[in-house]
Amino acid sequence: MGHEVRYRVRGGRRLHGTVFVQGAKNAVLPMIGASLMASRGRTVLRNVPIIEDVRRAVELARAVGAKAELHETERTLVIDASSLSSPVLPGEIASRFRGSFLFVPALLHRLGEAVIEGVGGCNLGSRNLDFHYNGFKRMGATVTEHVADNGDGIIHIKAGDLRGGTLYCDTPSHTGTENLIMAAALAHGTTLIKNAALEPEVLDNIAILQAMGAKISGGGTGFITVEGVDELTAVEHTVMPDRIDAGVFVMAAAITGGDLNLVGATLEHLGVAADKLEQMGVEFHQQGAVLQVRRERTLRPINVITDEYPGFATDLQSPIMALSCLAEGPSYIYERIFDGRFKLADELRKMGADIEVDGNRAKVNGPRGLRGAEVQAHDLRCGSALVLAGLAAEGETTITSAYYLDRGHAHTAERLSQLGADIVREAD
Ligand SMILES: CC(=O)N[C@H]1[C@@H](OP(=O)(O)OP(=O)(O)OC[C@H]2O[C@@H](n3ccc(=O)[nH]c3=O)[C@H](O)[C@@H]2O)O[C@H](CO)[C@@H](O)[C@@H]1O
Ligand SMILES: C=C(OP(=O)(O)O)C(=O)O
Repeated sequence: MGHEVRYRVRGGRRLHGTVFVQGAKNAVLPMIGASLMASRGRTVLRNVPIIEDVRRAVELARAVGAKAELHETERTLVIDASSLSSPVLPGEIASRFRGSFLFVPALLHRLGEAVIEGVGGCNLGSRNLDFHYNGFKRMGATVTEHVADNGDGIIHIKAGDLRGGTLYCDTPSHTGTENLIMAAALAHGTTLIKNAALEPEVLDNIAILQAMGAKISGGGTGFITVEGVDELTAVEHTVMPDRIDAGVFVMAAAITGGDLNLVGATLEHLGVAADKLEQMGVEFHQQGAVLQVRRERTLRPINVITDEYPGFATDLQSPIMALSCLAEGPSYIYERIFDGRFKLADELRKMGADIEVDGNRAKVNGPRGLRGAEVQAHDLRCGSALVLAGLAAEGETTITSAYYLDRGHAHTAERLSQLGADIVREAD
């Protein structure tokens, strides 16, 4: 991981002011994969979040031979993929983020094969990739696995000419849908993807692929049809705002009893999470591209069931667990997407929370006054939830292993400090 990152938060300050929502991590990563499919020209991505996953994606793009320049101040990424040279996704980079697997379709089309030395992402229990592999196989690819000298499993996918077919996801997988769309975009013939994901980031990826020349219809319906084309061209595209980043700032206002203007946030993108937060006592007012949010009333307890979009996003489940610690009564959380996303409960207990966990269900017995403690970010959203808890806690909270937080949120300490929080980031 390179270096240890910690955040120190001293709680008790009410947040107030204006904050810019970053570009979406889960939109930009597949877009970087898509940009590698353009055999000519330079792709320009704007509103790129300056997060660790993007830095890793840039390293990975360079490792397969693309020229990639991340202009951090301008939040702009320029990629020239005219000459890809290696089908290998090296383990030391690829195993540090989930989005690495979104490079596979480009490698299959441009180089005829992809060698995957590792796939990363947060450890949230089982995170299978069978929908991706089965889809690639149905299109004519062969998938083999062998064990390297160091004991690591290496996946080798070979594709002669991929051809369209009828594909499906058993459940509407986010990256699964994106990978199958990208594989179909340059395949021979027509592909139907059944049970496709409906997430806004999937639709933003369809938009960039269409601008590149792909023929895709049915986005947002669950049935996506892709007619293969011979070539995709490089384009310029602005990445959509990050709805999870927006949701965390909504909860930062809620947990501190504050009021914020979120520039770039769209209430609709929050799906059911917006309704749940309203039920808890958060007030929203959408004014064009600015979402005003405040919480003055006592926090009410809540029932949450995570689901694919537009259901309650699993990536907001940890943050709302932190928020429900302060609610006046018991809250119930049922995590349906991932089977290992409750390590946060142990950390919140160190801060005084009362949380009962039974499998994928949790009961949060509020209200409990939180107190500062040393806690560990076990994954990205565990990290953002602990920052929220720290904002509300008495005394100082130290969050260790916070590289995870930096994977997905840009300039966390700076943005929260501007709103009045007492938070610093330390790295050694
Ligand atoms: C980079 C990125 O976009 N990450 C997001 C993406 O992850 P990711 O795309 O990995 O999540 P999926 O939607 O694929 O996974 C959801 C569920 O489906 C299962 N599954 C998935 C694929 C597969 O081939 N087989 C299978 O069984 C997984 O084990 C998991 O239980 O969507 C998740 C769910 O919204 C978010 O939490 C992640 O932030
Ligand atoms: C699970 C997440 O990301 P990833 O799929 O990149 O691990 C997340 O964003 O919370």
